Formats: sequence, C-alpha cells, structure tokens
Amino acid sequence: MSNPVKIEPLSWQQETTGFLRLIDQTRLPTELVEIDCRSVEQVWTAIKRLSVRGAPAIGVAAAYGVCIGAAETTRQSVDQAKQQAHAAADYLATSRPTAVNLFWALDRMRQVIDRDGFDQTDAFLEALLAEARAIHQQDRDTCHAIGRNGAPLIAAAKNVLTHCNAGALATAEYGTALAVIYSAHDSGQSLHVFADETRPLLQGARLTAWELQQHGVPVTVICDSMAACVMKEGRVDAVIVGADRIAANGDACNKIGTYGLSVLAKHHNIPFYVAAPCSTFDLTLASGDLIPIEQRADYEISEAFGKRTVPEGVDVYNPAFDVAPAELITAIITDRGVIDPVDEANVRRVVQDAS
Ligand SMILES: CSC[C@@H](O)[C@@H](O)C(=O)COP(=O)(O)O
Repeated sequence: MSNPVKIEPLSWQQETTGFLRLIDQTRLPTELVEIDCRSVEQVWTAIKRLSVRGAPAIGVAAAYGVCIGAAETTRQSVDQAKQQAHAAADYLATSRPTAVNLFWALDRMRQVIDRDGFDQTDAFLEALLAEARAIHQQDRDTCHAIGRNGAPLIAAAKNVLTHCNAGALATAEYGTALAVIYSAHDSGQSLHVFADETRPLLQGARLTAWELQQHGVPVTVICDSMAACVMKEGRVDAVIVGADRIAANGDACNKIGTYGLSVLAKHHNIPFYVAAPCSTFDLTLASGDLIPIEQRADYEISEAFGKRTVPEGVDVYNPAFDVAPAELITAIITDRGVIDPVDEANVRRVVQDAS
C-alpha cells in the first residue's frame, strides 16, 4: 500500500506573536503555494476568497485570526488586547455566513477573551493561542473519528461519489467525507471515487481530485450534470458529502448541488451519507430552511478563472450552498457515531453531549 502524503492546509508559525500559514487553495491543482497571514484583514480575505475553505478549516483559521488580532499592537494592557480580540472575532464573523463551524470556533475564542484573572497580556495571549491550538487539534482527532465511524458503512462499496471538497484541505487534516474514503482505502479496501467537478469554483475537480491522487485513491472527475447518468449506469454504490451546517431536524446544508444529488440518490436507491463533526450542527435552527445561504459574486459564474463564459449584461444567480432534506439522508456520520438524521431527539442527545 502507498505511503500517502499528509495534507495540512493550515499551520500556526511561532509563538503568541506568530502568524497563520495557509495553502492557497485558489492556486491548486497547478501550484502548491503557501501564503502567510499576519493581520486579521489577511485572515478575513483568505477566508472570503476561499484561499482557506471548508467548514472546519474556516473555523480553525478564524480562531488563529483572533490570536493575530489580540497581538496586533505591542505593549498593550490586558484590556486593550481583549478589546482587539473581540473586534477581530466580530470582524472575522462577517467573512462567510453559512458554515457554522466559523461561529462555533469564534464563540470558543470569545469564552477565553471573557475569562477573568489575566494579570499579564502575555498570559492572555498564551491562553488564546492554547485555545486555537486546541480547536485545531480537536478537528484532527474528529476527522479521524469520522473516518473510523464511517468506513464500515461503505465496506461493500467499490465506487463512491462525492461533491465539492470535504477532504484534508477542508479540515485540519484527513477530512470528513474523504476521511471515510481514506479510512476504507487505508485498511486495504479497493475503492474508486467519482468526484463531481463542482461548479462554479471546481472544488471537486481542483481539490478533491488533487488530494485523492496524493493519497493514492483512484479518482474520476465528472461534470456535475453527469452524476445522474453514472448512477443510472449502476456505477455508484454510495454518495458521501460533507456539510457546512446541519439543522436540528437533520437537514444538511452543503455546497450547491448537494440537494440535487440527494434526490438523485433516492431515485436510484443509492445510500446518501453526510459526514460532519458535531461542531457542524446548529441546534438553534429547527430546519434547514433557516440556514443562511451565502450568495457569491457573479463573476464566479460568468468569468471564473479569467475566461468569460456568459455574455456581458446577462444576469447570473450564485448561491454557494443548498440543503439536502433529512428524509433523503441515509445517515449522518459524526465523530461521535452514526446518526439517523430524522431522529431529532437522538441528534440532540449525541450533539449536545459533545459540547
Ligand atoms: C469538510 S468540509 C464540508 C463543506 O464545508 C464542504 O463540502 C463545502 O461545501 C465547502 O464549500 P466552500 O465554499 O468550498 O467552503
């Protein structure tokens, strides 16, 4: 079996006055380039323009962004550092609206900011960095747990279809949907993946195909519109996707196109799995209809990658996410076990136990 390259999309460099280093995912697959974020604005921009993307990775990046904000002015009092940290958290919360992991991570950072008893600014900055590192490490552990929990569900599968990128690049490492695939592959199962290219920004073609190739997992990229056809041909044994936010009733929001896939999977009698950490659940929302859906810029559809593909002056519509209803989801694979999405009491019990 191959020895896969470990992909970590982000890392913290140096100590409390350090910086965030990211793989710039906008440059993949042709260039593997890192960028350094030394200001809160740079972290905000990196999240907004998808240099760092994927729900868990956005949360980790924002946590480190708060550390950068708190330390931005030197020789400051604890109160000043706290004010700056709060301002950084508020600002980073405006970067993208849908992935709840961003708000979950910022809330954890706010709890540290609001903690009493810091005599020295250094002690406060150290506590912030320790919390960001803990969030980062928790995501690593969570992803491996999702992989272990999900692999038995696809033990008999030969071909799995996935959408967008819910892999190592979207998390601290290993991924969510792709963690399930990696876990099966790493235990010796022969598995092939169909990766939807994922219009308009091609996270499937650019990122999922790249990281599966790095890991030695056979992958075929298809246009999003081909998913129905390959399902009808009997070439898909399971669909596995990630999620950006899951409501209390089990509705799961993920990259635009996920809803369509859940309908197609139902029609073709193919299991449809969502893989996500407990931090992706938002139990304050009763249903997926209440999840805020990010609307992104027109040029991503009309002129992505520098090539105009829609006539000037023609309207486009660019919601970045949609919602797969709970009744079309076979199971949600979490770090704390596999959940039946329509059993709300159990969803609440499992997820609340985790917090
Ligand atoms: C483990 S990541 C799960 C989701 O965040 C992922 O599937 C997704 O939709 C990412 O969208 P993106 O717009 O690229 O951030």
